[in-house]
Amino acid sequence: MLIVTAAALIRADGLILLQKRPEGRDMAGLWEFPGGKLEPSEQAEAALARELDEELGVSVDPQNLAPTCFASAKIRDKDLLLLLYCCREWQGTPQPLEGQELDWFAVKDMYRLPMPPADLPLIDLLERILRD
Ligand SMILES: Nc1nc2c([nH]c(=O)n2[C@H]2C[C@H](O)[C@@H](COP(=O)(O)OP(=O)(O)OP(=O)(O)O)O2)c(=O)[nH]1
Repeated sequence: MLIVTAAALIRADGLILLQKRPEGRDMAGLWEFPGGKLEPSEQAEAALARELDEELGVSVDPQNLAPTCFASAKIRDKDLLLLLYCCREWQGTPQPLEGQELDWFAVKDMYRLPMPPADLPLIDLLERILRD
């Protein structure tokens, strides 16, 4: 089982940061939430804070990562569990440190974006959670 943590970084105006997977990688060109795989025995929030630092150069206090929703999918015969956290407080301005494209989106605009199949149910869940 592959466990992946990902973050919806939500700006003061409500827009959410996504990154485009670079060429040469699996699912290149698809927009995803920043994050990545858990290392063996790594704690989930610590892993996500590490990924956000590596990918975007932002520093996040794991206490500011709010567990929000999850999705389960099969990718290339592997079971994936994708854990999505919301985060409204971080230090630093997100930078594309891995050559990825970055942009901010309203949740309702994510329905039209090419995203990995595992993310599709998350958009609907996120929209409902942020509305309530
Ligand atoms: N970060 C992130 N990964 C996602 C999302 N949706 C989704 O299916 N994934 C998948 C893509 C990858 O198979 C896996 C995340 O792995 P990763 O980012 O640590 O690694 P990667 O495949 O980019 O690269 P590598 O380390 O395997 O070389 O989860 C998402 O919204 N965010």
